This record gives sequence, structure tokens and C-alpha cells, in this order.
Amino acid sequence: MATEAIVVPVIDLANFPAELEKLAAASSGLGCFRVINHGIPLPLLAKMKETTRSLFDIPDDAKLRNVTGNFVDGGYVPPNYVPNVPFYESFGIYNAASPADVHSFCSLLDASPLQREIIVDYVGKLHILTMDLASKVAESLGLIDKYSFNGWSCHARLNYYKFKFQEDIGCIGVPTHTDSGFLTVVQEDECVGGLEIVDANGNFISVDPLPGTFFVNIGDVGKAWSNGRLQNAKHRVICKKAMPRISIVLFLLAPEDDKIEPQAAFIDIDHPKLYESYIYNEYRMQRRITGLRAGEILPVLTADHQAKMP
Ligand SMILES: O=C(O)CCC(=O)C(=O)O
Ligand SMILES: [Fe+2]
Repeated sequence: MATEAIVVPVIDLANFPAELEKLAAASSGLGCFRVINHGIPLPLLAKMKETTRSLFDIPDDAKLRNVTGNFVDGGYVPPNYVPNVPFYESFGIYNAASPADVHSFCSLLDASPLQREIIVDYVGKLHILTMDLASKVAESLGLIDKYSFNGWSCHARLNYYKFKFQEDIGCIGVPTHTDSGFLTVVQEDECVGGLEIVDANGNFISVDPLPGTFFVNIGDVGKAWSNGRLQNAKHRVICKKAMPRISIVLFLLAPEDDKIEPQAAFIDIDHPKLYESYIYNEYRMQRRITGLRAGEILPVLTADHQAKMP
């Protein structure tokens, strides 16, 4: 299927508060943007990519040691975990906000001292960046008091797409989905594109990588928390080149108590409450059980229910 390419809005993190309006437009429109001047040293991005690549060289039984937390998908995802998707393989760091968890990930995979240093440094810096991006998104929507994302859970994924042959081109790497959390920060493969987002007309648009930047997209929690102001971007990955693709992803998920509810600041007479409160982990389970992973089962309130709201 032919897809058009799009230039994703670029947000300059060195130019705040001037960029707030542009950030609001991107997060509420397409539901995604890129960041430049993010402060993460470029050599660290390259080292983390190389480290990720080398982690996938360990034997398959060693990969299975990456099981963390009580979350079913907190750890290693083998090829074909998603039926008919043989290319995607992924490591997970269950609690990327916790240096102890990041260290335990490294220990379980027998990471070398250098690999450990790179992973700990990268995840720590990305976590700070992710929290800052979430605050800026909240601020861009006009929250007068700075909303605090302290204590929100954060999950990291190191993804490897084993694209190899000419016939792989056009095949699905990750099927169409939304991310279930608040927002997602992606270091894309700077050499191999393949990320596609769905626009307002339902068309897939390809996102070309821009080296040295991070791609950010809003997830389902962002949509519900903002009472529909933020747009959860549907996306997928397809094979564009007959060579492996690596991406490194940080997901900011949910508050400490796991309870998601539209913020009072976004509810008024012109903007009735659209979503019921829900428990993130339960929602996540429902996505898995039903296979509906593109925001279809966000607990939308009926018009009748809304009419009864204060
Ligand atoms: O690999 C990518 O660029 C995106 C992966 C993705 O969509 C995800 O892990 O949720
Ligand atoms: Fe995703």
C-alpha cells in the first residue's frame, strides 16, 4: 500500500515557553511530534543503539531471563508473540523510573560493565526527559498549576525487528495500535524507517526518521486524562528495508495509584466529561484479552450518563 510521508511537527525544547502553542496543536492534532535540543548527548544515543543490538545476540534461553515485575508483558517478547508477526522481538525494563530495576535488568542479561553503564545512563536521562515532556504537554493545555507526573510508572522497551529479505519489505513489524499510556518517547532507527501513523482521514502516513531527535506520541491515558483534548496516535511499523531495525522506547504509563480520570480543568459546560475513571492495569488487561489495542475500549461515557454529571 502506498503511503505518503509527513513532516512531523518539530518542537524545540530550547525555545520554551514560546513553543507551547505549537506543542498543544501537535499533541491535540496528529497526536505526535519530534523534539530537538533535548539535551541527551548524541553519542549516548548511538551507544545505546549499539548496546541494544548486541543484547539481541545473546542465546534465546538467556533472553528468557528478562522477566520482571508482575506484569505479564514486563519482559522479553519473543518473535511470533503476536500471531503472524515473526519480525518483532523486544526486551522490557518493567520500571524504568527505578535505577534498581534497570540494574536488575542488566544483571539478568549478564550485561558487561560498559553495557550496564550505557543502559543506566540512557534510561535515567530518558526518564527525566519523558517527565519533562509530559509536564510541558500538560502546560500546553493551559493547566495553570504545573501538573506533577512524579511517581507515574514508566516502562522501557528495546525493540529489534529482524527484517532481512527483499520479500520482507511491506510486511508488518508491529500491527496498528495506540500506546496504552500517557505518552511515548521513541529513539527510532536513523537508517531504517517504517513507523507509520494514521491521520484524521484514516490513512497511513509514513514518518521518516530524523537522526538525533526523539519521536513522541500520545497514548490512551493522555486522551482520557485530558478529556479528549490530547489525541492518541494510532501507529504501526512496517518493513521498509531488508535490514534489521532497532528502536528504543520509553512509555510514561499511569499514576502511582493506577487510576485514570479526566482532569477537572478539562471539564466544563462546553466540554462534558467524556470518559469514565478506570484502573490502568485493568484496561491494559482488557486490551490484551479482547485484542482491541487501538483505543477502541477506552471507557467512553454515554450521552445519558454525561447529562447526569454535575
Ligand atoms: O519501533 C517503533 O518505532 C515503534 C514501536 C511501537 O509502536 C511500540 O513499541 O509501541
Ligand atoms: Fe506503539
